[in-house]
Amino acid sequence: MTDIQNLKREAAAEALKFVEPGMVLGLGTGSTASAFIELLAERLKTEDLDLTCVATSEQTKRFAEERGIKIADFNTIADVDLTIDGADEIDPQLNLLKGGGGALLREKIVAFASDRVIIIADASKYVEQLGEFPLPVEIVDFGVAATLAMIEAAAEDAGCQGSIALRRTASGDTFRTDGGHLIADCAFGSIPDPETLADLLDIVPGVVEHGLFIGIADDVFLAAPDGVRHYSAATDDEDED
Ligand SMILES: O=C(CO)[C@H](O)[C@H](O)COP(=O)(O)O
Repeated sequence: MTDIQNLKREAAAEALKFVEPGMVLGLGTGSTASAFIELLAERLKTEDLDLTCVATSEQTKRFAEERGIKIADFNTIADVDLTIDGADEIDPQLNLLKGGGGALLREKIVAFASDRVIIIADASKYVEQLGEFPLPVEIVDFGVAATLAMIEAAAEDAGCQGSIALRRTASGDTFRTDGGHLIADCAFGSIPDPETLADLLDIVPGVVEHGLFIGIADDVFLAAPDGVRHYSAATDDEDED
């Protein structure tokens, strides 16, 4: 296992401590969320936790089911006790930039339905200002040129500039989310006011969802070579685990 994979696993192990019997548990998407799912699957071999698990993507559903974790139909579940997910960037206010894997819409629905959201990552994801990672914005096909122009205008109003490109797969095809939508990756370099940008993107008609998760994370576990740091939105404190 590489160093970075080890760090992801250490952050995931901290989050695993919060999983309690009988919970409805949201499973995030990405390599760090996958590290958590692997640890959860190991724990479930020796403990009957009677969990109801929901997945934030088809990829996560497959990954979990391959490891023996049953995934419930989220269309029949209104409340989630706890969701564990990764992030592409995390700022000091615990605002997140997510959607590198293209799962931002389902991730945000599950996160909003959750009583508690724990974000796990290696420490390289912690940034002073969001935006170096291109911001994913999920959009519909209809009027795509107009929607891209409106996103650009909204971004300018929020003090952001940069190139916006529709995401493609490695083989050059148009990338499609689980919901069948497109992703516009917005390479702004920096997002000086994430809240304002989020508010402006929320009202662009062709935008389904964007990857700014403002005020959603309750806890963040960041794994560094010298230990796992815990940030809590409740106390705004950092402690070393
Ligand atoms: O938002 C996400 C997927 O849409 C992921 O949480 C994010 O991309 C982080 O992934 P990784 O843990 O592989 O770095």
